[in-house]
Amino acid sequence: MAKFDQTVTFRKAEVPGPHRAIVFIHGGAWIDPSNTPHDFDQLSKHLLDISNSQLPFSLYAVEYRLSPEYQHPIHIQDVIDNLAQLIQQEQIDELNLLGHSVGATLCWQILSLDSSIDFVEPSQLQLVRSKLKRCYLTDGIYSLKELLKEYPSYDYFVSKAFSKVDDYDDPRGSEIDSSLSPVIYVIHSYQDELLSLRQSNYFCAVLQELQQPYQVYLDDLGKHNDVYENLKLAQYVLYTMMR
Ligand SMILES: N[C@@H](CC(=O)c1ccccc1NC=O)C(=O)O
Repeated sequence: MAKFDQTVTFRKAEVPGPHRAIVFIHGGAWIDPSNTPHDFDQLSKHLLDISNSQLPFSLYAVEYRLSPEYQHPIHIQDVIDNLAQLIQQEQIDELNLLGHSVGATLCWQILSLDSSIDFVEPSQLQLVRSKLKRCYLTDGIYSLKELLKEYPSYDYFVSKAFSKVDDYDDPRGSEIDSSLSPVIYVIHSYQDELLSLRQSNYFCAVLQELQQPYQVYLDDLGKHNDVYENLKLAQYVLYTMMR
């Protein structure tokens, strides 16, 4: 069971027209049970407050099984399975993802997985990609190789999540599925004490090599685990969702 029953609905938009939604994907290095879909309780409150509860899109968060009990590809299988079920159940027409830390890693996997890969259901991946418009990637991990060069000690969690680092498709040498034209927002806090700008800068360099359109938002958004609660992030998301 890919934990669909742990999908959280923060807000169901009651507006005419297409059903727009943001789905949050939490971080926690694939291992931390204290990170759950409820990491986004505060961000959801901010979004509702700054829109005077007139938010014209729904807010959800999906869960996924964690390491060390489970390893890659379970995390991404669960995310794709839960997103596909959510799209069908809620009749979502426009999907926007916001991933924090390894939640951003999971978003990258959705964008870049080879559709013929044998560990995801092709129809589910196609459904998710067909609705995908924006990806907000906040204080993300994108390259495991680069991560372990910069922070060798982080192998304590990478080794629990992946039986070998090469099982993960580094952005350099990968590409975004040709069926996609997502708007990618690379976001990072200058105060992030767990991840320097190196991961985000690496990812931006790869997006440039791919000639992929993207936008960057760097700011003091607090420490690593404060970013996904920050009012300025909510303001940025609302502004960019309304363009
Ligand atoms: N809270 C995690 C650590 C963690 O989440 C983390 C540490 C360093 C860099 C990124 C991290 N999280 C990414 O999802 C732990 O329990 O070890």
